[in-house]
Amino acid sequence: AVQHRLWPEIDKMVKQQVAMARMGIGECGTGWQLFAEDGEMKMYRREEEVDGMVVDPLKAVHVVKGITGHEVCHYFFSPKYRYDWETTLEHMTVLETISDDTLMFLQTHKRIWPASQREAVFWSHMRKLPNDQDRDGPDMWTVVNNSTEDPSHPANVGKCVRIYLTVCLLCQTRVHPPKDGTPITRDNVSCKITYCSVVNPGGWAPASVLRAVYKREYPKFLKRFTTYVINQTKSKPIMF
Ligand SMILES: O=S(=O)(CCO)c1ccc(-c2ccc(C3CCCC3)c([C@H]3C[C@H]3c3ccccn3)c2)cc1
Repeated sequence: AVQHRLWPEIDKMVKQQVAMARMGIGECGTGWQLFAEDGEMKMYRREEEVDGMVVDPLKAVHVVKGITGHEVCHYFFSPKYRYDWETTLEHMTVLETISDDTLMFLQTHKRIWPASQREAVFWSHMRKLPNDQDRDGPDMWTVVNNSTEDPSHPANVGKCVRIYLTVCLLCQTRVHPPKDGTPITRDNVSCKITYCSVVNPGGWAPASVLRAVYKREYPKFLKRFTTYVINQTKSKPIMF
């Protein structure tokens, strides 16, 4: 099949983001602060500014029982579920279906006073990754979202300020087979989730407001999303 113009960028970005997501917090350089903790979920951020704008990188690690990496990535990637779990979303459009595992989105997020409303244009790619560490271990799944230009949707022409984001959701399924050899149930699976994101707000917004928004919204977002996947999958066959 003919390669899509974005494919080389997507492939390079996915490999780069997954390599970074797999690194432990200690290896990710210094300056990470644990800013939220809820049971198994630990959320870190680093305070960074670009041209006076807050672009704090975020890294969250979480372990959730009863769901698999494929399921987590499936519900994160598919547009049809997004309004159910992404509470700050005002509008979402699929601008282009690049392939069955690669979409281009336009999203507007609810305005956060006093900042002006934001929008994002990004490609989103879902991929299963060979578990190169442990050959017979379960595979890993990832979704990478990365802002891109779209000639038919130039930045900052309307009322919305264009943000620039790079997001990586990396999921590693763990299976604990029952001792008595009975079939695997949801009690025997769990998923280690690593969520990394860097968001450039695109235009000036008060650092204190942005940091307060991230501190409030990111823990809420990950908790709500993982709870959503648990509820959507509990009565369905396991998707490995
Ligand atoms: O993981 S995703 O790809 C899932 C697809 O939706 C993702 C996550 C988060 C965002 C995002 C981008 C910018 C903002 C801010 C920046 C200045 C003003 C709006 C916020 C604010 C709304 C807050 C927020 C933070 C964390 C989670 C959700 N909501 C969120 C975009 C995409």
